[in-house]
Amino acid sequence: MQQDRDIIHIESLYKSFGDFRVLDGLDLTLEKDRVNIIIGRSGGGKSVLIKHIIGLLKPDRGRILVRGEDIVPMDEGAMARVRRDFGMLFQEAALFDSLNVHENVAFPLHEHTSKSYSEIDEVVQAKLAAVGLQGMDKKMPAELSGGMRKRVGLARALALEPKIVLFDEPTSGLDPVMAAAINELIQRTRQEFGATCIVISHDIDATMKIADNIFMLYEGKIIARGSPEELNENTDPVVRQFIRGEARGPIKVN
Ligand SMILES: Nc1ncnc2c1ncn2[C@@H]1O[C@H](COP(=O)(O)OP(=O)(O)OP(=O)(O)O)[C@@H](O)[C@H]1O
Repeated sequence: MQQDRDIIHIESLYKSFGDFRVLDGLDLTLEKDRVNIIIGRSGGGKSVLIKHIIGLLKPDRGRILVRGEDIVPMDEGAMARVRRDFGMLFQEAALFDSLNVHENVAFPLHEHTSKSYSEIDEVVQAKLAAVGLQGMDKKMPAELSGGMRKRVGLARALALEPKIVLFDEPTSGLDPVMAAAINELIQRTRQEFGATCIVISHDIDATMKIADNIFMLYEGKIIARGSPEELNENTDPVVRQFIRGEARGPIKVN
């Protein structure tokens, strides 16, 4: 493993729920300072994979190295330390409904740092400005649109300046303009904050525009990886069908 370049390195990962095998000897290497996008069918195991990367699930077998350290044998205390490197934008943004925008973004700073209130305010203002939400401090989550909620979620995910930001279907349920704004923010997250981005996406067009590296998960394994150009030229019928969004082909609709 090239520790300087590879931020996540997964070897032979297996995970079953009962008799149902979701991950089937999956290998995956994610490079630092890149927008890495994982694509694959609904129910194919993308969220299960992400949960392994942040230690919310333990595999049946396999190794998961985060910045060179195997997290599989780690206990919760050690895992909490590793998780400090991660920011996470969940599908539904997962804001605290009883806290306003400022309080939501400030939350991890109160939890994990000894910064003063004024230092925290400075960080919150900077992150809200970065996601285009200046002056929205006092709004409650219920008053915000889906896209604004996602942006607050991203501001909160960036609050602790994580090295890795995970985005679980960041544009689902958004109109095309808002989706484009979020996609631009993902690219800026890498460029301006120097964070490695790991994105789960169903949006092939956007993936082709913003990814540095694309990984296709299918039947428990990564069956294709490469730049958007490389994926476009991939001749595997499964990959072609998925990328082109065709109903007919080896992938069966069930
Ligand atoms: N804790 C669990 N217990 C049992 N089965 C689970 C559990 N978590 C996930 N699964 C199953 O594992 C499979 C993969 O789920 P996962 O949520 O990772 O899919 P996904 O690729 O993220 O799908 P989507 O794109 O629709 O979000 C599904 O069949 C799901 O029902």
